[in-house]
Amino acid sequence: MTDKNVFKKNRNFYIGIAGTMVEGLLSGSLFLLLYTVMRLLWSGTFDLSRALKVTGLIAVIFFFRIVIYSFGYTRAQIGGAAVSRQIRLFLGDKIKRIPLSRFSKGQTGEYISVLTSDVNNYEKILTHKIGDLAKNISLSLMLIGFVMTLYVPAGLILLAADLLLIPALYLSFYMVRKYGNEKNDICAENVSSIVEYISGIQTFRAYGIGGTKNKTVTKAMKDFCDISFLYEAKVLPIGAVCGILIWLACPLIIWLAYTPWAAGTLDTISYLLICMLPIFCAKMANAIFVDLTGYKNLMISKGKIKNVAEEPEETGSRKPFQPGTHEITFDHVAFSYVPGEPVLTDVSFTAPDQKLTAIVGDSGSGKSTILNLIAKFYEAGGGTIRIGGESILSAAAEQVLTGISMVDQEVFLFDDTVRENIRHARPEATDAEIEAACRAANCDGFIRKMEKGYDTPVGENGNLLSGGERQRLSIARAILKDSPILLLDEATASLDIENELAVKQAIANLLAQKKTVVMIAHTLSIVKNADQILVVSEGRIAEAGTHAELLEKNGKYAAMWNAEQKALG
Ligand SMILES: Nc1ncnc2c1ncn2[C@@H]1O[C@H](COP(=O)(O)OP(=O)(O)OP(=O)(O)O)[C@@H](O)[C@H]1O
Repeated sequence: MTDKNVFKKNRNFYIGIAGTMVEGLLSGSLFLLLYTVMRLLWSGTFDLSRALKVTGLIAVIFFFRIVIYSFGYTRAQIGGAAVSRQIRLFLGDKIKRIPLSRFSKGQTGEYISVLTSDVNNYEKILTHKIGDLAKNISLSLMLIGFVMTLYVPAGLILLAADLLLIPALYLSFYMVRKYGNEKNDICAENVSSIVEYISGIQTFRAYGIGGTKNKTVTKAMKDFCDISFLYEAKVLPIGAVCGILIWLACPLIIWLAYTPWAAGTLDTISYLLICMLPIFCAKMANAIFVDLTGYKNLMISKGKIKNVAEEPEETGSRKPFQPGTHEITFDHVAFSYVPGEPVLTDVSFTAPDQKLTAIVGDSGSGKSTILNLIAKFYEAGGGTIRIGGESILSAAAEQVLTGISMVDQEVFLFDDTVRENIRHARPEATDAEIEAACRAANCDGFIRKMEKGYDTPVGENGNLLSGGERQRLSIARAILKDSPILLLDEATASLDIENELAVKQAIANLLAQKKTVVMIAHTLSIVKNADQILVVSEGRIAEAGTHAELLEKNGKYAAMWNAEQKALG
């Protein structure tokens, strides 16, 4: 499916709308029946047999109304739900192809709000608003036409009163565009701050900034209340004034039609209906105003869905990326997350095939960024990154990632069992393979001690596990995936001694496999035996060589090494 036909309606939807309109017209036909009965009563020709016929006719109309309403309503619901399902599936797929650089803090809230509330809003348009509008508009036109046949000037006034909806809607649409867009933006910010608040609730509480003390969340909520109030305050008066003007048509028509009635050119029954029907039409005009304003507001959601549907996608071919070797080369690579703030400048190095390349350097120097670029989470702003001599720019990130395993500092675990969490690395893996990977990653022991072993749930994002345990599960995933390139962020320094040893052993087992490894090391002792060490400083490669070569150079690496040895005593 393309972004062009994501909103394409289906047959069920149109049949549903047509059904609702027919049901509306049938309800209007009751007025015609009422008119006939009144005329018969007036002429004194209404008897039992006619009363029975009218009752039968009313019963038939009600029967058809119920059948057509149920049929139309069900069809409209099924059709609308199918369109929103198609939008949801499209967006779910689309999100996969949007470059990661778009997922900044503010943008994440925007995406969540589009995928949840905006799609719901659009579904409401399809399943409720359009049907109600079609029914009310067709019924109004029918009744105006009927009044017109009874007394043309009354019909014209009724039509003119309904036409007042045009300027009123013009104004209300203007307000909806002005404040509705702002309301939606603030709603997205609100979602972002709530997501951030809930993810960081532990930290917020620890620092005593939970609940109302959390200024960001409180402000976001207040802004949302303010804009909601402003929106209603601007739109409601337009509806009220328009409603009053339309209602004024009722006395005007009663007064205008009095003259022909008094002169005997308009019969009493017609006069009675001419007095009654405008009241009914005014009510419907109010409903049309409210529904069309709501419709316009909900259409903002459609615009936002369209914006996401049309967002530029990641570049690169979706054909399998299968380079001959897995040597990684950075050729004068430059990169910045924020335009004008370079994070990597002129970075060139080669991580040889099936060898261990370690990256060390100060915090914030750009080490993780190098791994992010190899995995194509972001695209380089300048220079070329190659794997086995082929530029990764020409391949889609998904394809590049098929040959890469990542063990990151932040381990993401699904709210599922231990076994299924590991199986994500290779869905077709057998239970025996999963368990072998866990043994190599040093986690088989603690898993078996858990209540249900491999079938124990890990909790939301693995919150039932310790940091070291989560890291070992992440290593087990990498072992199971068994891809030719391994990107590893070693972060054992924050673990307790027991976990540190277990993770170090797991990493050693992982490194024993013949892979091209690029590993960020936070402690130097772990990279002493690396085939190559890159020292990153302020986004550049300051030094490169083996441990012995770098010590001999007596530069930044030697200083870091000496400092670490001193600290270890
Ligand atoms: N998503 C992002 N958006 C904007 N700036 C970022 C982003 N990620 C990292 N940075 C910035 O880029 C710079 C390099 O970050 P990077 O994470 O690569 O450093 P690092 O050497 O891995 O640090 P550490 O050892 O502390 O993990 C830092 O100044 C960081 O603030």
